[in-house]
Amino acid sequence: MKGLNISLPGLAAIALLAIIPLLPVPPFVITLMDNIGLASLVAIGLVLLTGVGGLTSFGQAAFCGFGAYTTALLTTSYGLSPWLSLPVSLAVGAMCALPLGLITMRLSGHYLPLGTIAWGIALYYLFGQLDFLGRYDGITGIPPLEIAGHRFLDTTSMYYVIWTFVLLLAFGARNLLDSRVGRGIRALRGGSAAAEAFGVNTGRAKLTVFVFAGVAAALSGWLYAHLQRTVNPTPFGLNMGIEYLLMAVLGGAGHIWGAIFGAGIVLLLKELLQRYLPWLIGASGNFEAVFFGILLVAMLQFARDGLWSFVLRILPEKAPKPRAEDGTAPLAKREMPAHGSPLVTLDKARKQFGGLVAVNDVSFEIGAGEIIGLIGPNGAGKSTTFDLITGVTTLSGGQIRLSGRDAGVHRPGDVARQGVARTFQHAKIFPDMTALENAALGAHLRGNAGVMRSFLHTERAEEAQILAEADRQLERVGLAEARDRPAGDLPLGQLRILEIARALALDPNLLLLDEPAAGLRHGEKQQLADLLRKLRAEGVAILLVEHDMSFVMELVDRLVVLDFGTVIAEGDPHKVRNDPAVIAAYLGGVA
Ligand SMILES: Nc1ncnc2c1ncn2[C@@H]1O[C@H](COP(=O)(O)OP(=O)(O)OP(=O)(O)O)[C@@H](O)[C@H]1O
Repeated sequence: MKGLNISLPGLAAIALLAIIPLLPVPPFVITLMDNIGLASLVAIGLVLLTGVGGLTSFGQAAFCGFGAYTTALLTTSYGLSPWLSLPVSLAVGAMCALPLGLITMRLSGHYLPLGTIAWGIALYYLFGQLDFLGRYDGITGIPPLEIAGHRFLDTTSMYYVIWTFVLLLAFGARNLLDSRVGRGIRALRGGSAAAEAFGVNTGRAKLTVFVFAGVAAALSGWLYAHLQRTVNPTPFGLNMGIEYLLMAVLGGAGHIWGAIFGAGIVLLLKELLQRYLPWLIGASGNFEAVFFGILLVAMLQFARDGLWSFVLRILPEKAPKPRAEDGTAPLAKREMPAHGSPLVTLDKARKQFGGLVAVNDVSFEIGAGEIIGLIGPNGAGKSTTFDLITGVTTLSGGQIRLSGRDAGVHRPGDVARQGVARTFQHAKIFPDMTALENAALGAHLRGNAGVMRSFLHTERAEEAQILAEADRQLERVGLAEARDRPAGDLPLGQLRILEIARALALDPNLLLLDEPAAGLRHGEKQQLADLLRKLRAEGVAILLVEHDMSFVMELVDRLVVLDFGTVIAEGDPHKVRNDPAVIAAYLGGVA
């Protein structure tokens, strides 16, 4: 199944799913499998939201409620066909996720999951209080699904419907994560700075996963309503929300297939515990909830990557992404500005942190095709200057012009769009992504495929171009052999080089490099110097912060020296190097 990119074990699992109802299994197995399918839909949404996006939600059961009540109401009160109520149920899930996501995402740390608990509880009581939803009695008489006269009345026929949706959602979610949009989502967990520096709108990425998870849960609710043919608030409360989260965590919060695995294990365990715990303990009650609580704590303590990570060890390794076919058209390149034309102008740029002036009325210009060294002792304000130029920090005074225009209050994405790419003093690479995927993130702004195209994988041509560009840049910096390794496995020196490959994938006209040679061996430094010279020859400007003075001196056209946030010297590197003020403030220590 090369076209669909399904592995052999994947095919075997799908085949097994297809024949389960044909096997001589007791009916409760099919009912259990239906419930696992329904829960898998919610858990897949949670994998994107919590496992990948890092946004913990206890409130997903409420979105199942939106999907279930919408179809219950439309099909019983207005006689709408269930198939017509499906898009409405999903739209209601999305429309409710949007404002809830907007509000909840603003919360950070522990407040975010607490926020989801709050609306999880509130919505449960809302469902039970509204007359038109039948209060706590709910809505009965929901019609079954029907296709060409066949009514899906029993658990076995619903089995096929439910699992078809599970597989469609799982493959769609996998496509999404493997795309330009998905790389932006996967970057959310590593902090937003690096992703935003390449134009990822992290706020939108968070909202996307929020809505995706809401829609996935609404789909589960829609199916639930037509399986049970009755709805009431009970399955949409906080208890279920916690259980869904447990499924995602237990399965392996970062893996789509782990979500299905987790849903299976939790529901199977629940079945067994409900059956045997009262018998073992000698009393009846919700003891499985206690067990699940202990299990969740144990998982978080001892197996944070979930059980799927153990399954992955016995499965064959994921095939590396294929290289671009010959003839893949390269991504469009930006027009390089004329040599020497101003790219960035700092005019009395100032940054204060309370009483501390980190950047003190600094003025200098970076012209196209020149390499400028920005040097100074620790704490001189070099990184803050980078942050001012790239819009990470706002100016306290003065002005920064990008390509001659006042940038005003600019954001990192705006700067990236102008062709300014950066690396970070402490390499900000995404360890779970391969080197190739990290580099591809740099080309984020050179594609435009959105969520739907990515979900359906109809952005193949654009994605191939982006990956080909990432491959080209990895080769250019000498990291081609690390292409398919998770970046977390690479040594620090290679991470710095990978950051440069990512920056080059933006097709920059200005590169801001923050200590790129730190951690490199002599030969690697020489290769890096050669690369930077080649880039200059192509018209790329470079602003270089570096403490290795021999590396700086052999490269730069101009030096700007900062001390306590103030420019103490600027100009020809050899003259500046011999400036007594510079020697006293800095070079006395490092030269
Ligand atoms: N967010 C912040 N809040 C308060 N003070 C800050 C902040 N960021 C930087 N500073 C202070 O501003 C000054 C300049 O810091 P900056 O990191 O820009 O220096 P640097 O020249 O890059 O130093 P290094 O070479 O050690 O990275 C330092 O005194 C630092 O402590």
